[in-house]
Amino acid sequence: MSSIKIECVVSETYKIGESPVWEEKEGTLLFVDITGQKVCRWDPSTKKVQSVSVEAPIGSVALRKSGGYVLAMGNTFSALNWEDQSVTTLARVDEDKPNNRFNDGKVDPEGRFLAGTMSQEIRPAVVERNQGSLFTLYPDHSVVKHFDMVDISNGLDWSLDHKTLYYIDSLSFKVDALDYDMKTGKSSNRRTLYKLQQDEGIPDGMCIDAEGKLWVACYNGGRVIRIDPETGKQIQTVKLPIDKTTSCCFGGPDYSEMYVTSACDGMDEDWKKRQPQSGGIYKITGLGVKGIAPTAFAG
Ligand SMILES: O=C(O)[C@H](O)[C@@H](O)[C@H](O)[C@H](O)CO
Ligand SMILES: [Zn+2]
Repeated sequence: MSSIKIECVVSETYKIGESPVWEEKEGTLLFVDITGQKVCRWDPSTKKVQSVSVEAPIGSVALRKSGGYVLAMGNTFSALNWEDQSVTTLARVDEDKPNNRFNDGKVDPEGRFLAGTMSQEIRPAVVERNQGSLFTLYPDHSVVKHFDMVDISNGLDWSLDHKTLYYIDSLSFKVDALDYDMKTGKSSNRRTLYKLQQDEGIPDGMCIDAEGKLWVACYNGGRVIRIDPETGKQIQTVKLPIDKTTSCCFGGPDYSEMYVTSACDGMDEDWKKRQPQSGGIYKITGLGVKGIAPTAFAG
């Protein structure tokens, strides 16, 4: 087995770095700064980040087949034209809950964009409970709710056979599984797959690898953990030099690198002094497993 190397590749300190997505066409890493209200694109060849400021907290970004990106931003699903930086609203959710905002999201293997909501944080990981829901934006821009009563809607991904949706509501400290009907985009039969250990922190972003195992970024846990959905067991821990690891994705030319986003919101001066690179973007190499390419929103 090759040895694992961890490197901070973007040392800018984002407030809440999140939603990393590898964009193969450009050879770049896309991500957001949620409370910094930015969509960012890092180019490993120039080591430069380009960013677009948006008008609301932005929970997640995804690729879009017709060009540009799709956003889960404020209480809207929106489209971003990267060239002229214009944002167009595609649909609205939670209109009866003005304090809600979108959080994490991902495109399913058929090209639908799923993202969940939460009530705005009073401070990190403290929210009015049960205010969030999980939604799907279909390619025709219609929206369907999967379920509500969520605290902090977070990481999601699909099994390699596309029959299972993996889902995290952070404050449950669990990774759940649901049956997923790829024909209709409907989910059912939600159950617990893995409950985090106390020292693992709060489950946040998540991605699947090419062997069908899940990688979960653990907020305040300073790590990503690998879970085998077959057994419901944690099978690997990779620790990072910062506590507020928020999400992860595979990227690089052959998806053999893992990118991990992080946050610095809510850290006091002493904590920041000890971990000055909190909020940066990390690259892990030598994991010995690859990821799979992200799907683009079909609408
Ligand atoms: O990025 C997110 O998913 C939330 O918006 C963050 O604020 C934290 O990660 C969360 O508090 C920990 O679960
Ligand atoms: Zn998250």
